[in-house]
Amino acid sequence: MRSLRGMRRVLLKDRCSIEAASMASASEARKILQSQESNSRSINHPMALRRRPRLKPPKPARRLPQALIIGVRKCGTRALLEMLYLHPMVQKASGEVHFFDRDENYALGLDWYRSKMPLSFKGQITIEKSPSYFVTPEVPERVRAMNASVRLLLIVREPVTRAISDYTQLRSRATPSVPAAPPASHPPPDATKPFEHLAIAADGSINADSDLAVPRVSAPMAGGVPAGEQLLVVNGDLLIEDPVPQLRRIEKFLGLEHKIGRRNFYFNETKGFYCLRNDTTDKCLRETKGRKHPRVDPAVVTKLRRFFVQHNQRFYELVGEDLGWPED
Ligand SMILES: Nc1ncnc2c1ncn2[C@@H]1O[C@H](COP(=O)(O)OS(=O)(=O)O)[C@@H](OP(=O)(O)O)[C@H]1O
Repeated sequence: MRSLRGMRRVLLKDRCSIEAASMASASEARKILQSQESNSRSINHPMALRRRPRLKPPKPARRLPQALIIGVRKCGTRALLEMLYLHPMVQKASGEVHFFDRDENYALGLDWYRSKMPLSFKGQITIEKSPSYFVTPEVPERVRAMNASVRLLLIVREPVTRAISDYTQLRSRATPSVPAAPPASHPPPDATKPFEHLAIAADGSINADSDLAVPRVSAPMAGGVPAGEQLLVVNGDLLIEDPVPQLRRIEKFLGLEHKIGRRNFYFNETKGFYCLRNDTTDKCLRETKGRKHPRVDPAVVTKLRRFFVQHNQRFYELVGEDLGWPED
């Protein structure tokens, strides 16, 4: 009989190796399956942990997503996707595909979109995240045309913290000598200036033109997608604080068995965030996730929070849930 290492070598060559994988030990099988995904991304295998050598192995295929994380930018979209991927019945698209929001991608059609999806087994849920889906007016209609009952996950965060997070990202990319190249229609704020100067105009009013001060109106909301069966609002602040209860809600919403638990997380003091682990993964998110925010004048924070009150109220009404964001 072949040794495990020998078998692994054979399996790595053989793309149709699930049957053989089920003969290896559980953790070995998971590693083997991981090494198979064509763009070297891992693939969850719902049966990898069972030994059923006599069953005909299921065939993985690329499938259109059954769930989308549609935004909001800087609210924890990546963390949410990676956390859901801890579930054995979830597969994730590796990058942001930008199918529904970019005309040039949308023009390539659903076969192109499918080709960007990971391999999945029947019964697994494929999830893609592109935060700009939330702010692009064409998106709701396009998503509906693909699948009118696709599940939508919308992760949100207290708006002033979200704005500071967005600013921190812009600032990390901007330098005084090389300003970021502005796109023709909507130049980004000049993040070499302090946050306070971008959010508050010279006359003391809120700079409502700034993306930082006012996240643009939610396209899916404006399109009338009601929260409930098809749309779940995820509280990004709570996901940072204590991911498991939030994930439990999401598992239920997606019709998944409850599998993600406390054993899948440990708090990393240096990073200041939870890191993730399961049989095949042990990782923290990259350093671009969880950046240190600059200090912002508390008076400006208060002013912005007051400004957001009525917008938050309207949002709570739309989604049927009070997120309890501070009012000053
Ligand atoms: N576990 C864990 N580890 C690291 N970071 C975490 C985690 N959970 C949530 N977050 C928060 O995710 C914020 C980045 O949000 P996004 O991934 O949506 O950003 S992006 O729009 O895709 O650029 C990022 O924002 P910043 O803190 O401002 O960097 C984090 O606060």
